[in-house]
Amino acid sequence: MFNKEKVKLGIAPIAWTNDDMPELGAENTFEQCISEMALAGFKGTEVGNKYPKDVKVLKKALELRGMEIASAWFSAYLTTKPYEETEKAFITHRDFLHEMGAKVIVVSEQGHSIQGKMEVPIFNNKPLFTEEEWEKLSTGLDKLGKLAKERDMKLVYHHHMGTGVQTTEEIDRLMEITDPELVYLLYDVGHLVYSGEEPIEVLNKYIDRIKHVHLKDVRKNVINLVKEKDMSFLQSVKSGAFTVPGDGDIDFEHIFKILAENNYEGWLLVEAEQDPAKANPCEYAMKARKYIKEKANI
Ligand SMILES: O=C1C[C@@H](O)[C@H](O)[C@@H](O)C1=O
Ligand SMILES: [Co+2]
Repeated sequence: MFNKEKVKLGIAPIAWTNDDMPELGAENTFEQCISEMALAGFKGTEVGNKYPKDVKVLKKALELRGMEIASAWFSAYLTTKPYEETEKAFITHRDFLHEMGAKVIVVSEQGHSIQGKMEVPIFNNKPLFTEEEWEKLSTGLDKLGKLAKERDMKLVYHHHMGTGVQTTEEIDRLMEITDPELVYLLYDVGHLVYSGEEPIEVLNKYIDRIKHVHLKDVRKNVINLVKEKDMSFLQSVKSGAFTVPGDGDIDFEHIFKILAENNYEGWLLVEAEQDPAKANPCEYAMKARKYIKEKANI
C-alpha cells in the first residue's frame, strides 16, 4: 500500500497539447486542460507550452482547482554545447520551478537526440555517446544536480527513446558515473517497454534512486508497426504508440506493488501522449484515474 501522505498523483498536459508537436491539441486551452485534470481527480501537473509564464497567474489558476506543479521537462545539451549555456538555462528553469513549489527537475540530454525528428526512424538510429561525451554528461549532470540541491530540489534524469540514454545498459552507465546524491532517476516505464528493456529489472535495480515516475502505457501492436514501417518517434505517437495506464499492454499492478513495498515517495504522474482528436484527453484522464484507484488504491 502506498503511503497516501507521501505519494501524489498528477497528470501531464501532453495529452491535451503536445509540446513536441504543437499542432496536436492546438485548439485546447490551458484552462480546459487543468480543469479537466482536476475533474478527473488529479492533484498536480507538469508544465506545458500553454501554461502562463507568470508565477502568480499560474499559481492562482492551479490553486483554484486544487492543483500544483510537480515538475517540468528541461532539455540539456551537455554533450554538444558549452556547459555554461545549459547551466544558464537550467538556473532559470530551476528558479521558476522552485517558486512554483516543485521539488524535482526533469532533465533529459538532447545532444544528438532524434526524438523530435519527424522523418528519422526511431529504431536503429539513436545516438551513441563517445567516451568524451559520457564524461561531459556526467560532470555536467553532477554540477546541475548540485545547483538543484542548493534549492533543496532533486535532478531526476529522464531516459528517453531516441536519445543517448535509452537502453538499460546506458541507464546503468549513467547511474554508475554520476553522483547518487546529486543525480536521481525518473522512471518512465513506457519508454523502457518501447525500447525493449525489462522494466521490472530497472525498477528493482534503481528503486532507491527513483524520485519521479511517469506512468505511460504502450500499445505493443503499434510499436511492432513502428518497426515494420520504419516510423519516427513522433509518427509513432500520432499512430497511438502510447496510452494511459490500464489501456495498453504494461502490467502496472506489479509496478505499483514494487514501488509501494519500497515506500516510494513523490509523484506518480500519468503521461500519455496521443492525438487528442482521436483520444479525448478528459475521457482518458478519467480512465487512468479509475484504473489507478483500482490497482494502486490511491
Ligand atoms: O517526459 C516526456 C516529455 C515529452 O516531451 C516526451 O517526448 C515524452 O515521451 C516523455 O516521456
Ligand atoms: Co516521460
